[in-house]
Amino acid sequence: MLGLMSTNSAAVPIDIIKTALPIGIGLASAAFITIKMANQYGDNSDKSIPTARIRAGDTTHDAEHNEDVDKFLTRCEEECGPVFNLRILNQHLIAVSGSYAREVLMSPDMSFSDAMDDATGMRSFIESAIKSNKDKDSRLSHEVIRDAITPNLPLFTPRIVGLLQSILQEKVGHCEDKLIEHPMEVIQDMIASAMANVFMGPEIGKERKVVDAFIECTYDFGKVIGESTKSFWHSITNRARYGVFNPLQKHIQVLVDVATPVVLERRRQEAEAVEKGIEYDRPMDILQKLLDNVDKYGFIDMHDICGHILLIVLASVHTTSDSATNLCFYLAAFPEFHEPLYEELQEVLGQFAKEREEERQRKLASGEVASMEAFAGTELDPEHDQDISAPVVKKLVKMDSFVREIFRYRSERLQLVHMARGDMVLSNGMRISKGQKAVINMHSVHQNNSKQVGDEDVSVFYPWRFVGKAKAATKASGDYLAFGMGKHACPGRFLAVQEIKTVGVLMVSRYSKIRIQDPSKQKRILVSRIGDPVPTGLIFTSRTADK
Ligand code: HEM
Repeated sequence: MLGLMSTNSAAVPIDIIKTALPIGIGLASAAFITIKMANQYGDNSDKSIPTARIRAGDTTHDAEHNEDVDKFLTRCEEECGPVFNLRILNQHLIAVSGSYAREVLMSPDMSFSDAMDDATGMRSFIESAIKSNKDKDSRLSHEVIRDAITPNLPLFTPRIVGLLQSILQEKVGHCEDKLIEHPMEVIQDMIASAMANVFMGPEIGKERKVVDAFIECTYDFGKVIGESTKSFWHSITNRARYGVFNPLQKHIQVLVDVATPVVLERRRQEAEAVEKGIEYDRPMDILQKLLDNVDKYGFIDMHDICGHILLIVLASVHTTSDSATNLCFYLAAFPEFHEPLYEELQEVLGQFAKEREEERQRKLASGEVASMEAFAGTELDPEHDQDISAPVVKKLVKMDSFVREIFRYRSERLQLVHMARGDMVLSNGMRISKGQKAVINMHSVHQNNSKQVGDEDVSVFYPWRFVGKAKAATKASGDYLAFGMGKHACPGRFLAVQEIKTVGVLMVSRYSKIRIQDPSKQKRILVSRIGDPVPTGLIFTSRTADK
């Protein structure tokens, strides 16, 4: 297998392995990660941190939290201030609010991955899926996404849009009042196909079994982690058994089997190009990026490379599919915003078409291009005037604001549990001691009028809240924590938001109406969390009869 990869320099192992995969789980409904029976603070806990009052008749905060989480957290903050102890989900957690949330997310002493591992034993699961770079704080996934995906998004966009479009056409198509009972399945197919193309390249990504592996690996992972979260011993038993049985292995094998002949062919073409003294037209995908850096990253073989790719898949496919599906439900829940989003798209496409025509005329006038026909097949081919390109998606400020507002509005109120690797002292002097866990009080940021821009109350879903406010849906900052913050802020957010917005564009451009199958579920839809699918379908009606 080593023969598949170039070996032109000494291996320089780069640290890797972080929490790529558990991210989806990390954001899952809190109940999903009902962790240990008890997580004792011992004597080292900071006595100046107040414990939120437990309601008369209750023994923990769970019931009050589950009844009305916003009301519960408002009360806790009013009575205790921004930092307080909670007994919730069989855990002892320190809730950190407002600017203290930022301090925790930015601190090198606080680790999301350690908290996940403590709760689920998932690190051995990750480590048994790969052969190299088994360092718990490695940045390999982060680095690969940052260097190979984000800067190339404009190049990936036509491929992504093409796939999203064709699968939507195949699964929903042109229709009138067509019921899609499980919209998540359609969107998941769209997103997994796009990710498979970007990560593995078009030849490998088009294979159904590869797309299926991209979809199923998260479920298999969730099953293992989820099923074993009921007992005190689960993280210990997980640690022991993942080394022997790792459900990810079968998916990795699929990738290896499909990728191997393609990689051999790529190597052959590369060698041929070198022989002929011409430049090899390097495929643009993550697999190629990893193959080109085998020695730098110290990969062992194809299995190892595919294992690393699958770790990125675990962080990306389900999270993005869930958010894009929710966008469709929000379009259905707020039909009054459907047309303004469509009109914005028309306007931006019109502007681009006009600019392209002006550019063509300039080139014709200067004699640089001889005739209109000569633009065929070039960058300025009029055929592509209506394409949804990366610059077009970037210009859709209303769609961007709509996406950010969905993240703000529906974010899980307590999430991103971080565990202290060493004592961490907050700027108010309160100490989170080594081994203790802090949970981010998202409510204090996303549901706080003083932290959000605009005049509309935070309890209102107002999709244009961020228009003209320099608050992009990708901008991780103290007032928007959907993608975390600081060193570990999600590196895949640019790809994720690009895909989510594109799904939005396709929905408003192809369908004039999307309705909720069971309108009584509307309220439930708006607060549905990842890992907690909306229990109703969507009904689609196409814009025109002839599309
Ligand atoms: C809507 C979709 C997504 C959401 C909501 C999301 C959310 C998050 C959050 C909150 C974190 C930070 C966890 C922490 O504080 O340590 C994170 C980290 C991460 N995400 Fe995402 N993510 C999404 C999509 C993606 C995609 C598409 C990719 C890959 C292409 C990705 C790859 C990662 C990786 C590798 C990390 C770990 C980064 C590190 O620790 O340095 N995510 N994500």
